[in-house]
Amino acid sequence: MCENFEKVSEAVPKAATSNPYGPNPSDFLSNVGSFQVIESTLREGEQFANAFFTTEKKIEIAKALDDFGVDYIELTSPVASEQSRADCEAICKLGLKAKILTHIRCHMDDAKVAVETGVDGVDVVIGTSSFLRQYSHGKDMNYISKQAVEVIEFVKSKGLEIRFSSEDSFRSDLVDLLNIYKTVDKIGVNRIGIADTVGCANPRQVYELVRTLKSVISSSTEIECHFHNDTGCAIANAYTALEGGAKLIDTSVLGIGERNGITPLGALMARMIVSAPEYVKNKYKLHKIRDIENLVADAVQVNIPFNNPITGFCAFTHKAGIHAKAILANPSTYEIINPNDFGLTRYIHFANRLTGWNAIKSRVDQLNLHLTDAQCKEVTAKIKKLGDVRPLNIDDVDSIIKDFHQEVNTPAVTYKENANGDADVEAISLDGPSAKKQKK
Ligand SMILES: CC(=O)SCCNC(=O)CCNC(=O)[C@H](O)C(C)(C)COP(=O)(O)OP(=O)(O)OC[C@H]1O[C@@H](n2cnc3c(N)ncnc32)[C@H](O)[C@@H]1OP(=O)(O)O
Ligand SMILES: O=C(O)CCC(=O)C(=O)O
Ligand SMILES: [Mg+2]
Repeated sequence: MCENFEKVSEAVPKAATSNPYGPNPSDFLSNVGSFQVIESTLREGEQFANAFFTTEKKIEIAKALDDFGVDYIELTSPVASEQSRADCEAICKLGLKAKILTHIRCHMDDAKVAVETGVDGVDVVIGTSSFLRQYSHGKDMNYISKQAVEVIEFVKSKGLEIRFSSEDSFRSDLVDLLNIYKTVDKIGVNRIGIADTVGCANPRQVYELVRTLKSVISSSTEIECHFHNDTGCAIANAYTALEGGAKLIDTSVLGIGERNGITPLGALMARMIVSAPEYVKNKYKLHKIRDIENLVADAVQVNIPFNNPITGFCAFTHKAGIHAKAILANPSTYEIINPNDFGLTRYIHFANRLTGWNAIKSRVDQLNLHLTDAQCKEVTAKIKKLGDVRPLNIDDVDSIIKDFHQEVNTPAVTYKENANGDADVEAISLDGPSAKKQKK
């Protein structure tokens, strides 16, 4: 056993073993350190309730995603509307580094239009759960299988990449799934997709399904995953899919899509930079994420959520005194992600009653004032006292600090009466905030 363990350790790159949050070193199927992104803001994202993208906006978004470094950009089906087809063609002509895909039903009518648009590949989907077979397209597994083979062979004959996906995979019968995937794998596809269309899957189920699929498809066929966020598992599911051996994750900017959407691009980056820092930093222009999110948020008229990973307004704000002290000493104490990697900065919130003297001392330093530790503690008590009465802002705190500073730096003068009955200065001292009060 020891011998095997040593062999495993030797085969694992140093970077992977030195990061405790990185890929499990004994897991050779994991793609955590080599994942790819299929960015679907211009397909799934267009299905978001508020989305209406003009051609110009689609081009702007596609260019921004390309610049960011996504591997694929997925576009709405060209059969959705005349403008959808024209936009697809226009984006294909941009000559982006990212490969351009379009997303179609498993039907020859759609496939024939898709292959004429100039895309690099076609993503084909058909529902396999009993819900979708009964209430959506009404086809049985035999029909689906035949249809899939025809569409796949046609797309391949045009020299394009092809992906086949089962919609609602996690509510589909496992035997049906394995059979259809084995069928399409046998004729050859670049990727197979699994889709948690209703957001019902949990990370353990995802891991198990990916592992099972890995064991029945050829090693050259990659697994792509699409996770909806109805139960808040979209990011965790994406991560465990990669751990299980999936290679590609569908994302959209801010997670926009049907209902409450899918795995968000920015949040996936947050998850992955922790697990595979060098890979993520080298591959993606992380400092662009804020601009991309603002671009899309603006286009679909939403705000960036306050608790958004990375770009939420308080994502790198530290408030409670215990946190602030430790952060000032070493940011890694309470930060797993370095905001600088995303071109952002951290902020220490000191205008509140949970603040501590270390945070106040840091503010005093920022104001270029000089107070002893004891004085900082005294002024912190004043800030807490006011913070118990009402919310504070920075000006409140700065005023308290400045007043206190002035008070302790105002010389205390004591007087004595002279022969004429007038007051003469007896002594001047600078020994604390109560000094002024010594004046007789
Ligand atoms: C889970 C997902 O997000 S899948 C992607 C969803 N994307 C889209 O729907 C793209 C936008 N859609 C559209 O513009 C339209 O729905 C179109 C052009 C695709 C089809 O429009 P219509 O012909 O008017 O049909 P409608 O939208 O009412 O119903 C869907 C049709 O597709 C069929 N269908 C649904 N899924 C599939 C599938 N995966 N493969 C083949 N056919 C399918 C249904 O049977 C139904 O056809 P029918 O009316 O002949 O029974
Ligand atoms: O094509 C796919 O894999 C996913 C389609 C989709 O958007 C979904 O099932 O939610
Ligand atoms: Mg979807």
